[in-house]
Amino acid sequence: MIQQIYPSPSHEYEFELNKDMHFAASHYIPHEDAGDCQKVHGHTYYANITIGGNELDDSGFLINFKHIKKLIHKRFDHTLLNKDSLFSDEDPMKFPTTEVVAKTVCEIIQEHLDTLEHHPVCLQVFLRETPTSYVIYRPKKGRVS
Ligand SMILES: Nc1nc2c(c(=O)[nH]1)N=C([C@H](O)[C@H](O)COP(=O)(O)OP(=O)(O)OP(=O)(O)O)CN2
Ligand SMILES: [Zn+2]
Repeated sequence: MIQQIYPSPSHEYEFELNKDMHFAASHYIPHEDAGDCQKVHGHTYYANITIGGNELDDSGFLINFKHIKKLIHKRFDHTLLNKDSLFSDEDPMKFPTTEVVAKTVCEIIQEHLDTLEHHPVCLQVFLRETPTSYVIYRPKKGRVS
């Protein structure tokens, strides 16, 4: 939920940046345990992305807030997640569950951060799928991307 207070990851970076965004997407979970969620249905996902670092770029940014939004919103907004090449109906680790979508968001952002000389790091993705359900993904230290 936008403007909510989120749990913080522990870290020792001097700067911590947070970006909230939302996107509308549909999905289905291709497993019998998912019950009704095996049928295509939609959500407004609310994501909070946390990035840390010790150095800023030439603009004085850890990363431009707009770039974070673009990476995720442009890719997933108004899409059927199951059709995205990052997800699969065959491998449970690639079903578009809240857990896997949160991890995937973190990986997309880290892939971009890895191209920057000042080495910011995606520390946490908080992803709310419904008013009552959310997941927090934190990559293991030393194993970002
Ligand atoms: N661990 C997970 N469990 C479920 C996921 C998931 O991604 N990870 N997904 C679903 C469904 O896709 C569904 O969209 C969300 O289910 P749920 O939270 O049960 O939604 P409700 O609005 O029905 O929940 P209430 O308890 O009635 O508020 C299911 N499980
Ligand atoms: Zn769902």
